[in-house]
Amino acid sequence: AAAIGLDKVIPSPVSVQSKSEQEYTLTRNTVVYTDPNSQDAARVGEYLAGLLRPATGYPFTVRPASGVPNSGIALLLSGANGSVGASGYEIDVNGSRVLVRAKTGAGLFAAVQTLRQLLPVAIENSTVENASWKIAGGHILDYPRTDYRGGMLDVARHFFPVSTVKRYIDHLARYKLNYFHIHLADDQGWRIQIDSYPRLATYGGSTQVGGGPGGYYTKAEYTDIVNYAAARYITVIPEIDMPGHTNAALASVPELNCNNQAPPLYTGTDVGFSSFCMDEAHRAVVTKFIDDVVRELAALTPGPYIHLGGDEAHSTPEADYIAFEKRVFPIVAKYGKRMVGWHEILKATPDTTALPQYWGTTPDDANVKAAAQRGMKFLVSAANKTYLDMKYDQNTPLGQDWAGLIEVRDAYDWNPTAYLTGVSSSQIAGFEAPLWTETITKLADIEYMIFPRLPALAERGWSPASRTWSDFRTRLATHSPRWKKAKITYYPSPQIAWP
Ligand SMILES: CC1=[NH+][C@H]2[C@@H](O1)O[C@H](CO)[C@@H](O)[C@@H]2O
Repeated sequence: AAAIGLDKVIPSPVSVQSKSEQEYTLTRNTVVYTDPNSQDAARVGEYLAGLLRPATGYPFTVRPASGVPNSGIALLLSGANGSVGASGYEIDVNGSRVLVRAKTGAGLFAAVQTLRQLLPVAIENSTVENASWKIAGGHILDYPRTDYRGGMLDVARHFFPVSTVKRYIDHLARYKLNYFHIHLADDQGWRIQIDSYPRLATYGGSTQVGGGPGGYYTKAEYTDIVNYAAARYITVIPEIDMPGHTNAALASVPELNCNNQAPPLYTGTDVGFSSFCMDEAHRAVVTKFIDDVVRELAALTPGPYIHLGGDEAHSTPEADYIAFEKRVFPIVAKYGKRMVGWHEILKATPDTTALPQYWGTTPDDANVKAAAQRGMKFLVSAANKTYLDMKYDQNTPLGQDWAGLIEVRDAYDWNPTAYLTGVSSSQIAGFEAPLWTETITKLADIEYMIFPRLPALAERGWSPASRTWSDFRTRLATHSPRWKKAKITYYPSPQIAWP
């Protein structure tokens, strides 16, 4: 099989020079050399070897480089062009070696995702396949345009086992996303063990939309997810939605309710009917609850962010909501974290350490503009561009359509850093693509909704804004054989001329 052209990579690299007279062929003698002064590089080397061994059957010994190797694949943390920054890389391929240079492990890891795409489709096989393992000659210089490129999985409406969460994380890594927001609590389920209130998980996690058995992650399982993501240079952001979307907590902890009566567990899909009690008599109990939950979650979360929701608090009077958020902001700071919240939190004018996540469907929002004047940064999750639970078209069997239909081109043909009115591009941290799971129950459903729109969004967050739909759609077409080989379910959009 011919080597895949350097120009088929998604996200599209910043600059590519092909040297068609050169190409590198993997053999059973190919060694993976890693920067001798870096444990990070050694771990990325092992990860790379792990990707290449199954389909080739080759050993891919990983060992520290001495100097700049003139054979094999070298992952080096010296000599990279300054423009690669904290997350970029260079790849140089000639007939005798593949040189990868970066400044960080994250940069080396990003290069490995590119290398994967430069190899024939057969590399995605989980068993040995006879192929000529060629990588086209040339040079790639690449680095991301935005720092935050995220995916969210709602594990509250429907619970997913750790194995499914790990596969979702693999899909984020494949397209160079670097944040994983896990929506752990909502009306239908509480999905994380909290020692201070054991019933949150054991009872609050005992069902889901439709009445199925639900489930929850023990602290050990959550830590396993965090470590799995970290090994792929992905930062986990846990979300406990509040003060709305809290029925699972209210059902598990009676004293969070104004009448101290626990409502029944909820297995429907309505929103906006629940709220922590806001009255004076319950203030201490509710505040202590939040403090306990944030303390335990922060202790399990190495990343800088904790997400405390804030959306659709339709059963919380506005003045109470604002006072509530003002009490919550310092709790997150107390445990050394920064708060992410749905953009309604702007009503409570958080300080600029907070990261509001915009989920509106129009670019013009008064609270956003006012916050931008105060120097806030924003995370863009415009629902009519990034909500991967939206149907592709009216015939899509899964998903919803309240924010509109999102075909691949709708997810691609916009610019996340230029979307919000009155917000300069330097104030946009990046984008995040939420997958809400009211209608999503298994891995194949997740994959059907995120492929091919996640690669489209990934390119909008990583590549130069000048990349075009017509170029992207031809590159995207070359990726479906990879997804098939990797047994990834995807939507064969009629907008793409699939092979
Ligand atoms: C931030 C936000 N709150 C709502 C809204 O997004 O729509 C989602 C479905 O698309 C729904 O699941 C979620 O609870």
